[in-house]
Amino acid sequence: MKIIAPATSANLGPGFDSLGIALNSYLVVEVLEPLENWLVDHEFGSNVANDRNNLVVRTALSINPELSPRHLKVTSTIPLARGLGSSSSAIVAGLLLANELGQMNLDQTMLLQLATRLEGHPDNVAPAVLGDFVAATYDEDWCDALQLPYPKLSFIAYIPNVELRTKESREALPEKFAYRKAVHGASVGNVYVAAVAKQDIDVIGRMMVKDEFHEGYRRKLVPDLDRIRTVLQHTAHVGTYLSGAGPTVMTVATQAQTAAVVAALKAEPQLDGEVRVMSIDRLGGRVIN
Ligand SMILES: Nc1ncnc2c1ncn2[C@@H]1O[C@H](COP(=O)(O)OP(=O)(O)O)[C@@H](O)[C@H]1O
Ligand SMILES: N[C@@H](CCOP(=O)(O)O)C(=O)O
Repeated sequence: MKIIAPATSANLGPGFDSLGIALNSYLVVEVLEPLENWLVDHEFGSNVANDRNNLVVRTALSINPELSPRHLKVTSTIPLARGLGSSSSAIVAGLLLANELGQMNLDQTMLLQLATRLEGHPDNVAPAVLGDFVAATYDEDWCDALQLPYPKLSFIAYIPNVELRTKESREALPEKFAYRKAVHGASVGNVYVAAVAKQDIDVIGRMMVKDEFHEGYRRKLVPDLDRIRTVLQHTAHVGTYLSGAGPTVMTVATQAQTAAVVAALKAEPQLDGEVRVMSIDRLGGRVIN
């Protein structure tokens, strides 16, 4: 049995802690033979546990402590702590693992509730469970999440060589926020979602760069956001935003615009990270028997 969970890009500009999309890099968990103790083969290095403390196993045991230990093989093309939802992919994979091994019959709604409670915000886990674009809200008790088909666009990730833990990036955010700014920020997010529903790429692009809630406060942690907006000033594209908590900077483009955006990013000497062209994963977390 294999469990697959996609990468996710959260916020999408103005949708802090609410909007996210599933993308085609994947965490794959292969479930192998029963063992005395949990063993997780992975290539993340010694900072990531390979026993019952591994996030995938810890998540599974948190909802089903009776699970019998297994040998797991984890492979992943989702870089850790880069703003592409690696922790959410591990949480969703762990829940699917417990659901399968423990025959728990949890449906997507329950998986979504459990995943959101564990991650603390729904914008990565919701698309990791459901696939595609998701608008979600969480009130510490229940998560409502609705999926919409996002227009078929490229997601061009600039992935820096450095990690930025989501926890650290959230510490840069303010405790309080001016009422008028909040009203404007919410209206931008509302129009963004309406533009997705209408498949209006022009409005999606204009709303994508009008975030009020987080990018301004994180600017000092992620100088590449402003740098890339400057680099792409004269290259046609839909919009650029900070992916999740960063440091990945995401540029959205039509298929026809993609090659020129990639070339412009690769030509900038200060951008020595990876440029990865990603597409939308429409399916979300899944199990292959
Ligand atoms: N597949 C995995 N297995 C175990 N731990 C993981 C896995 N993926 C992510 N993690 C844990 O989550 C941390 C990254 O989470 P976070 O800071 O939220 O960044 P991201 O934006 O990648 O989700 C990693 O440093 C690691 O501790
Ligand atoms: N809304 C969250 C999203 C974090 O996403 P991640 O991929 O960086 O974990 C935030 O912006 O803090």
